[in-house]
Amino acid sequence: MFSTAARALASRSLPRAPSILPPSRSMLTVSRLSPSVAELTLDKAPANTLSLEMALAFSAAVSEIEADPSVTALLLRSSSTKIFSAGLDISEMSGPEPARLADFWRAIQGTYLSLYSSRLATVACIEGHAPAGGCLLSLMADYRIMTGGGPRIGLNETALGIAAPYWLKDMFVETVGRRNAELALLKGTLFTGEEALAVGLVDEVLPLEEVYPRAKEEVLKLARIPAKGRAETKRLLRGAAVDELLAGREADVAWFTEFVLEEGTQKGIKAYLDSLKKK
Ligand SMILES: CCCCCCCCCCCC/C=C/CC(=O)SCCNC(=O)CCNC(=O)[C@H](O)C(C)(C)COP(=O)(O)OP(=O)(O)OC[C@H]1O[C@@H](n2cnc3c(N)ncnc32)[C@H](O)[C@@H]1OP(=O)(O)O
Repeated sequence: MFSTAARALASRSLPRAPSILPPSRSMLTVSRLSPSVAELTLDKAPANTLSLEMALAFSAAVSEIEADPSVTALLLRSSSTKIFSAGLDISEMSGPEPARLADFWRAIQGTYLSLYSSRLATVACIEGHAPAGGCLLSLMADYRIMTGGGPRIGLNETALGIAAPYWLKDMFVETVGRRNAELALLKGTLFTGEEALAVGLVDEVLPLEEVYPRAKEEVLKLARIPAKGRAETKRLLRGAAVDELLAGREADVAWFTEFVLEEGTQKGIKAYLDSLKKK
């Protein structure tokens, strides 16, 4: 996180309702690749979706890793080579209890605040599909390495009849540039690794068996860059976006909950969830 003040502000706004379960660590594993490099593995079968508990566990894990001053870099990966993450858990938005829905969105904001503003050098190892929130999770890292050929990555929200909020959309625009973003977001394009590389959405594309070894090599290399200069450079690049969300966090929660609770949105969500289950 960028500053003590920003960290305090972020944690003050995290869900504190008694109904919220403590973050479960069984959906994630944290290990060490070297004394200064941590590895965070998403391990929530079948699709590593971001439920409320998963999102809370994720930001808690990132914050804990960050709190260890000996750690300078983080590799993010999935325990599945088929799915990096299928994005937000759509069942959280189907017939939701309003207070839990608001806490869910605060927790999703928390994933962004913890990883996008992390002082650590971060690499996403994307071996499988990364649609929607899965793509956004990878965009919060500093460097992305993806499998070529099969898996898809991108923001398909428009194709689902929804829109990504400004703070997530902005990361995409920052990464691929205005025109590429307009073309992709308006159609809801899901890219192959090769297509994603061509627009700058990922940094390298490799055959599956080479993705993880290369991601490890890269994160170990990034860990050797002087930590202070890198963290400050990252703050200069990303601080304004993070501060904007921190300042408008509850207004964003209100936008999200209002949109999701609308009758028409609920119909769309239910139909989409059913179509996923019937596949
Ligand atoms: C209109 C609906 C949208 C609702 C959102 C409204 C809110 C609006 C506010 C703005 C929010 C903006 C941000 C949104 C970001 C998001 O992340 S929204 C989520 C979008 N995600 C997707 O569209 C991905 C859907 N999944 C897939 O396309 C495929 O699962 C896959 C390509 C990733 C993998 O395919 P495959 O290997 O064939 O696995 P499946 O059999 O499809 O899936 C296994 C299993 O997981 C369940 N599942 C998959 N994704 C989700 C998910 N996102 N949420 C909940 N559950 C999911 C799937 O149903 C299967 O379950 P069963 O085994 O059948 O029980």
